[in-house]
Amino acid sequence: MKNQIIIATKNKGKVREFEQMFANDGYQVTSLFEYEEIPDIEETGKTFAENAVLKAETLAKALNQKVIADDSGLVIDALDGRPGVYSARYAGEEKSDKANNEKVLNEMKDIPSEDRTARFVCTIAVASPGEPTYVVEGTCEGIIALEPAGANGFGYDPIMFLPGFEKTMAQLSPQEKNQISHRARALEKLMEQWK
Ligand SMILES: O=c1[nH]c(=O)c2ncn([C@@H]3O[C@H](COP(=O)(O)OP(=O)(O)OP(=O)(O)O)[C@@H](O)[C@H]3O)c2[nH]1
Ligand SMILES: [Mg+2]
Repeated sequence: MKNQIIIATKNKGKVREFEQMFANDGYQVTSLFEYEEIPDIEETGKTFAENAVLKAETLAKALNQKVIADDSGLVIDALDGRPGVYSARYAGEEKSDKANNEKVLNEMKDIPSEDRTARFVCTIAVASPGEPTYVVEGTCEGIIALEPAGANGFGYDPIMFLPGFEKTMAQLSPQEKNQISHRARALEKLMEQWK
């Protein structure tokens, strides 16, 4: 039987990427979509780490099992770090990727290319009953594009331009994204500590 890994997320894009990345290590991914009875976990933290810990510890306690959680987002220098921890709900609680991207592009419309620097941050927390929770983090640097391009990935991927590839994150194949993304880098660190 494959090892199971439970992820405290309701984000289909994250689930897909974790499934692809964990498949290499022989893990089978389970998410909150398989635990409909668990109520939504409110993200009250001010940092990615606080929210990741909150999500991981809440689910670990509810299931009495080891779980991981991912809190992630886009940090834009010209916007003083916004959308940051509010990335999912930046344009409203309905969590629309399209509306979020439009809001960012609108706020950035007068910002010149050299000042459009940004990074994706992914913080993963691991919580197990009776053990200390730990946290790892990965980042991926880029530039906010002038308009969306590409159909892969999720979230802000269409407006995150990666100078090294001359493409947006949404123009990368899933395999390419999973080699260089903030989530891939966080997962690499996680695997070094995994027990
Ligand atoms: O273009 C992107 N490529 C990515 O790889 C990526 N990773 C995160 N994000 C954005 O940041 C929010 C996370 O917020 P978040 O960590 O609270 O997750 P979420 O609320 O969507 O699901 P959950 O895991 O909390 O259930 C997401 O919704 C996205 O808007 C990304 N955007
Ligand atoms: Mg969330």
